[in-house]
Amino acid sequence: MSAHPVIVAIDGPSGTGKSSTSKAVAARLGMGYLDTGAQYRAITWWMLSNGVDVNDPAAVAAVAGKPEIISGTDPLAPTITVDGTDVAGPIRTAEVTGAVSAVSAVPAVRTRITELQRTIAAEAPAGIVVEGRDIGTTVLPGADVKIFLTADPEARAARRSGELRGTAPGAPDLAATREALIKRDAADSGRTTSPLAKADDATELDTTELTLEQVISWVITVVEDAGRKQPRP
Ligand SMILES: Nc1ncnc2c1ncn2[C@@H]1O[C@H](COP(=O)(O)OP(=O)(O)OP(=O)(O)O)[C@@H](O)[C@H]1O
Ligand SMILES: Nc1ccn([C@H]2C[C@H](O)[C@@H](COP(=O)(O)O)O2)c(=O)n1
Repeated sequence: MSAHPVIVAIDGPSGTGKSSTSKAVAARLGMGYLDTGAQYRAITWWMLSNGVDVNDPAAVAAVAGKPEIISGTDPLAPTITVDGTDVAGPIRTAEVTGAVSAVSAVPAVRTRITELQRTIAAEAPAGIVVEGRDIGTTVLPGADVKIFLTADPEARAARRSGELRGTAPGAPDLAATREALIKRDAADSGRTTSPLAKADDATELDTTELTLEQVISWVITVVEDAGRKQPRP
C-alpha cells in the first residue's frame, strides 16, 4: 500500500496527447483526473461572456476572483462548470481557444487557478493525474511522477486537424491548424509567469512515432514503478 495517494503531473505543448493519455491512465489505475487547460478555458469563457477585454491584463486581473469554477475529476466523465453552468462545450470554441493564452498569462488568473488545482490534488483520495503546462514546475513541484510529452508540430497538427474535421464542419485545414498551435505554444512558453516548461526532474517522451496506446502503457509503467518505490506506512 502507498504511503500517500500518488500524484502524477503530465505537461507538454498542445496536441501532444496529454488529455487522452491522462484520462486513460487515471481510469485504468482508479485515480482522479484534472484537465487544467479546461479551467483556464472556463475562466476565459467567463471573461468573454461578461464583456471583459481579454487583451487588457488589468481588466482581467480585476475580476479574476469572480467566477466560481468547479472541476469534476472522474476520468470517465470529467466535468467543468462556471457559476453552476456546464461549460464543457462552450470552452472548446475557436473564440475561447484564441483568447485563452492571453487570459492565462495574467498573474492574478494563474494565482487563482493554481490554488484551485492544488486543493483538488490534495483532496484526491486515490491519487490524481493532473495535466497542463506548468504542473511539474509550479503547481505541484513535489509530484511523485513528472512527465513531459512532446511531438513534432506536423504530427500534432494532423491529430488536431483530424479531430476537428470529425466534429466541426468547415474546420481549419492542416496548415492553419499547425500555425495556430505553434502560435499558442509560443505564447504559452513565452509568458513571464509560470510558462509552459519541462521541469528539470520530468521525464520527456516524444510521442511523434508512438500510438496513443503505447504512450498510455509507458506512463502506466512509470506510475506503477513510482507507487512501488514509496515507503510503506
Ligand atoms: N500518440 C498518439 N497518436 C495518435 N493520435 C494521438 C496520440 N496522442 C493523442 N492523439 C490524438 O491527438 C488529439 C489531441 O490529443 P490530446 O487532446 O490528448 O492532446 P493534448 O496534449 O491534451 O492537447 P491540448 O493541450 O491542446 O488540450 C486527440 O484526437 C488524440 O486522440
Ligand atoms: N497548466 C496550464 C494549462 C493550460 N494553460 C493554458 C494555456 C493553453 O493554451 C490553454 C488551454 O489549454 P488546453 O485545453 O489546450 O490544454 O490554457 C496554462 O496556461 N496552464
